[in-house]
Amino acid sequence: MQFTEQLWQDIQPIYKSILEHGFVKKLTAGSLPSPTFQYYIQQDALYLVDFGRALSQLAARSTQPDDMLQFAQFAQNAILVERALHETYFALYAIEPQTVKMPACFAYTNYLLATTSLQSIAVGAAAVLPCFWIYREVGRFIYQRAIQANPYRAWIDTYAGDAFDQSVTQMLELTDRFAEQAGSAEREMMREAFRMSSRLEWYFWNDAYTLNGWLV
Ligand SMILES: Cc1ncc(C[n+]2csc(CCO)c2C)c(N)n1
Repeated sequence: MQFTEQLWQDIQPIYKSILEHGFVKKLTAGSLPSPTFQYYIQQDALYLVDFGRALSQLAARSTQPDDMLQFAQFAQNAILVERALHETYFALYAIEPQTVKMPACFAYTNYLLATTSLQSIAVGAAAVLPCFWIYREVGRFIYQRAIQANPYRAWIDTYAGDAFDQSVTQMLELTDRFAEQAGSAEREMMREAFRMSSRLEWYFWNDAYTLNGWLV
């Protein structure tokens, strides 16, 4: 079994909870209240900058030039592709940029930055993988069920598209190669990082769905 297949098996309960989450259900039905989507987009704009930073960190720390190029391209894409998507929605709903990270965004971005900075590149790669992989799977799940006139069509099409599919495949190949070169202790840390980021993906949607803020 490929290492990444094991990663996917590990997160089955988390992935199931994501597919069954009210945010995903309502996004699919096109009935997500606009304040909920606004909260999500505002937090995601903050998330993506740090996500690009985490990928740039992996690029800087790569020992192989090919890996460096790959991570740098992912970082560039995270900013460019996502910025286009965000601009669509910021304009469409007259959304004001937010500067304060809410709890899930705060936890997730700081986790990614700490992991890609302080752990091995293999563990850092496992930490950024759920962002790619879960979005592809959730994107496909929603795409198969969403009606054409869904107001979140641009979002859905981006994540169900071929261009995105390719980067997920590349990221999976990279992770499997790192895992082959890693010892068993490092592979365990990769599994843990993959699981933690997957959990934080759920929290990210849940914060938007509940419009969660800082309690104190
Ligand atoms: C919380 C959160 N997690 C994952 C993504 C998806 N995503 C962001 S950048 C990128 C890679 C290159 O485009 C992907 C897949 C998101 N938008 N927000």
